[in-house]
Amino acid sequence: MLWLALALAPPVSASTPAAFGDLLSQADALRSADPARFEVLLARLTERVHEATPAQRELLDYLKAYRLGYTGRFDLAIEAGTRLFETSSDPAIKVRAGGLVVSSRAVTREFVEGLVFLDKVLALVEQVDDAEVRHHAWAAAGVIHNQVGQYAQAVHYVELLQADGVQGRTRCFTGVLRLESLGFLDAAPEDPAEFQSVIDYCLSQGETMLANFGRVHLAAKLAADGQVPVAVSLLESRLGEIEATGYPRLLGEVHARLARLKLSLGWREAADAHALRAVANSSGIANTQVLVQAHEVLYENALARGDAAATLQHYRQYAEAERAWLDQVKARELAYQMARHESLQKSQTIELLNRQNDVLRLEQQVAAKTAEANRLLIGLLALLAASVFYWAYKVKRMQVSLRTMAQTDALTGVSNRHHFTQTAEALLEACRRGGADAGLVMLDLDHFKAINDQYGHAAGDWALRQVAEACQAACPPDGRVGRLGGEEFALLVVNQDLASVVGLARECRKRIASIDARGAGHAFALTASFGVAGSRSGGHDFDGLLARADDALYRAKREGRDRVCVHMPGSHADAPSPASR
Ligand SMILES: Nc1nc2c(ncn2[C@@H]2O[C@H](COP(=O)(O)OP(=O)(O)OP(=O)(O)O)[C@@H](O)[C@H]2O)c(=O)[nH]1
Repeated sequence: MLWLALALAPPVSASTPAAFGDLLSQADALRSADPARFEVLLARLTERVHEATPAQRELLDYLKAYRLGYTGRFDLAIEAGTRLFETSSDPAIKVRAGGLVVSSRAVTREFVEGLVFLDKVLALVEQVDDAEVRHHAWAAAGVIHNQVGQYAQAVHYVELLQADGVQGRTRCFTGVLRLESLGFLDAAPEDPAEFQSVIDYCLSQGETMLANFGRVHLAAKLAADGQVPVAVSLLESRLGEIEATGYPRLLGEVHARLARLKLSLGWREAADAHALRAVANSSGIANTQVLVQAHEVLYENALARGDAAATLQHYRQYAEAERAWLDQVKARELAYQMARHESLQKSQTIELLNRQNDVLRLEQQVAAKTAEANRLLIGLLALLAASVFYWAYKVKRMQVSLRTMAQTDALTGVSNRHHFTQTAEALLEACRRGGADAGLVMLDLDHFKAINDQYGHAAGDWALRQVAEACQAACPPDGRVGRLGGEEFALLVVNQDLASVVGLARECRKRIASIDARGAGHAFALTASFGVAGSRSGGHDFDGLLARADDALYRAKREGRDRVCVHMPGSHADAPSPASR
């Protein structure tokens, strides 16, 4: 019955127009129904393998692996199926190849490997669109669980198949598998009609052998319900047909069942005959329950006959078969537990790795967020610093501009009186400390009122700017020019003797006298009177120096204007000094 499960593997449609694809589809479709034709097609396909697309080549590989299993070379089928499972990227091919491996492992009783592989196959099932391929995986799961005595699990997979609307051979096979598994669970369906519908469906699909397995389970149910004669006649009516199949497992099952049924009816000789047939058919099948049942019947009959030697012999065989069967039950249970343990370990390892991955991912996210926050913080700080610098710069500029405004005469751009006084005092103090000479030139425009009156204030302003400019141009770099008020200016000169300061005053006088008012559209002449005082005659005190220069200036005015007068000690309590141009 096991290898029949492999035959359930569904055909997969090979969608290529080429003849190769058609042949491949044919081979796939009839691989279990017509093994001889399948062999022929497989040989032809192998010759023309160069025509195959990669997908077709994989399908051909699968069919070859299937053929290995079909012809009993399970180790090779497992090897080929495993290779295909590992290399293919097509979930449908993977599931088919994996199903083949699982079913073959069930046949070779490598249950641990089969169950572990089954987990890999089942993990792919949801990716498969083809329902038949999916059914194949579930059917393989049902078979191997039935084989390891996990009947509830087997029933679970069968019911999955039924809920998914399984049809054809798979529906027949899994229907029988369910009856068998429920029988082992002592949970056989109450209604014999349920057995009959499985049998009828299998017959409608031409699955006579499976229908007869169904009848064996129905017979067991009838016997349990006390209808032993009905059960016997059910099996006997099909005995010829069953014998004709020559399938030892089915024959063993049927004869063992008939032996037990007939013994319960007291038909000892017939029971013996069936038991012997059951033993004969089970000779190649180790550790089966059929042998236990058959030897039990033989032993009970020998005991009833009072044949001590035969009783002993059959009892020994019965005990041996039962021990072997129980050993197998234990071995299967152990295999199942080992497989579950291995799967659990794998899934725990995967879970652990997933957790580690989660932690790593979270760490990366945290690092990324921290970096982002740092970037943001740096950006904010940079912005803050920039705005602090900007405002500091603005404030500084404003301070500078306010200070300049406070120190500068708005009309002429030279120092105003207050600033000039401060600067001059500082410079004079430095000269005094350094023992250097300094001098002060004061100048006042001549008859300026007349210019204002005659040409207007704008012309007067223009004239004042020209005068300031002329004085600035003549003043040495370490000197200072200031507007003392109205049309009165002053120049402070440091580190120079009186003669140089007088020279500077004369230079200024010349420059002012040469200002050409026609540039401003007027025709007036500009002159100024100058008073000069030096530090050597009266000290470095600014007020004293200013008073002395003013005194000389007053004298220049008095003496006719447009001239330079130097303060001489003695004039204005000091002696008068000569005027000069
Ligand atoms: N345009 C203009 N005129 C000014 C300014 N400051 C003072 N003045 C004028 O300067 C003139 C000074 O006149 P006065 O003090 O009589 O002196 P002056 O006419 O130059 O005569 P002397 O100094 O004696 O030669 C006045 O008419 C003031 O109004 C100014 O900023 N702009």
